[in-house]
Amino acid sequence: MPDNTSDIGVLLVNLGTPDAPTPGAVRRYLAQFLSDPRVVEIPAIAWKPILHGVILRTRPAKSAHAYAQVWTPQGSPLAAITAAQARGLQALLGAGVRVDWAMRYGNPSIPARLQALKDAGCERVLVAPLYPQYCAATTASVMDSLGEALGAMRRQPAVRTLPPYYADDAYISALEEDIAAQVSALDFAPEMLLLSFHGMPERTRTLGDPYHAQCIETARLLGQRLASRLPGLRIETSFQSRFGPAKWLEPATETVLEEEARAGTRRIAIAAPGFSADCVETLEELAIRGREVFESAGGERLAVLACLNDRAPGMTMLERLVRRELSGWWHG
Ligand SMILES: C=CC1=C(C)c2cc3[nH]c(cc4nc(cc5[nH]c(cc1n2)c(C)c5CCC(=O)O)C(CCC(=O)O)=C4C)c(C)c3C=C
Ligand SMILES: [Fe+2]
Ligand SMILES: [Fe+2]
Repeated sequence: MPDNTSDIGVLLVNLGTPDAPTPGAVRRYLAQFLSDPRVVEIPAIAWKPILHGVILRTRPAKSAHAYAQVWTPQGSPLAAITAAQARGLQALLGAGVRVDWAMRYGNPSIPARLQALKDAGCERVLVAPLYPQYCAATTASVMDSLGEALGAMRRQPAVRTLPPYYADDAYISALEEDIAAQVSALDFAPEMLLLSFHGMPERTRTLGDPYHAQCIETARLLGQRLASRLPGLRIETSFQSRFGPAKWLEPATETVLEEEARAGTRRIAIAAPGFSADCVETLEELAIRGREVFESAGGERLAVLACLNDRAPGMTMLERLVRRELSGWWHG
C-alpha cells in the first residue's frame, strides 16, 4: 500500500459473500442481500413474511452446503479473488493511487472501505463496480450504498464511478484472449461454447433495465471475435441462477445443458463472461450442478472455464478501464 500522501483512491466493488460457509453466516448474508429492494422488487409488506418465514428458514442450509464445496483457505472465492484483483491493480498503478476493495453485501462493506480511503488521505475516489453489464439489482445498488455512505460524511471525497463496460474493447479483448486460450488448452474439442450470464426476472427487462440487451451485445461482440479464433465452434447464450417462481430471462442455462445433451451434443465448454471473479455461481452451480445435469442427460465432457479473475488478461482490462477514468485526475 502506498503511504498516506496519495490522494486518489480506487474502490473495486463486487456483490458480496458470507463470512463463513455455515448456515448462520449465510443466513446473515442472505438477509441483507434479499432485503435490498433493488434485488427483490416486491413490496416489503408482501416480501418480508416470505423472506423471514420461508426463504431464511430453508435456503441458508442449502446455500451453506454449496459454499462449503467451493470455500478456499483464503475464504470465499469471490472475496479472495476480488482482494487479489485489488492487489494486482495496486501493483500495476503504482504508489500514486491507493487501491482497495469492498462488497455490496457482507464484508468489507462499501461505507467502511470508503471511510478507510478517506482516512488514508484520498480526496478523490473512483468507485468501480465489477459488473460489466449494468443492472439495477447490481450496479444501481452499489450506487445506493455509495450515496448512503456519503450521506453520513461531513467532509466527502470527490467521487466518480466506472460506467458499465459490456461493449468496451478492453473487456471484449480480454475475454477473447482468455477464452480462446482456455478452449485451446482443453484435452477435448468442444462442439459448443455456452456463454452463461446471471439471470434476472423477465419483468425487469420490460420495465426498462438494460441488463438483458447488454448481455446480448457482449455475447454478439465476443462471438464475432471468437469466430475467427475458434472457427466452427457454435456459440450460444443463456441465463443461470433462477430464483423464485417468477419468469426469469431465458433460455435457462440448466435447460440448455439438458436439451443439448438430449439432442446429442456430447462436449460443451461454458464461460461466464458477466462474472469478474469465480464464485459460488460458477464453481458450484455450473461446475458441480451443471455438470450433473449435463451428464445425466447423456453429455460426456463439460469444461467450465475460469472467469477473468486476477490473471493477466483481466488485470490488463482493469488497468485500462481504471486509467481511462483516472486520466482527468492525474497530476504528476
Ligand atoms: C432475487 C434474487 C437474485 C437476483 C435478482 C440476483 C441478481 C444478480 N446476482 C448477480 C451476481 C451474483 N449473485 C450471486 C449469488 C446469489 N444470487 C442470488 C440471488 C439473486 N441474484 C442468491 C440468493 C445468491 C447466493 C447464493 C445462493 O443462495 O444461490 C453471486 C455469488 C456470490 C458468492 O458469494 O459467491 C454473484 C457474483 C448478478 C450479476 C445479478 C444481476 C445481474
Ligand atoms: Fe445473484
Ligand atoms: Fe445461484
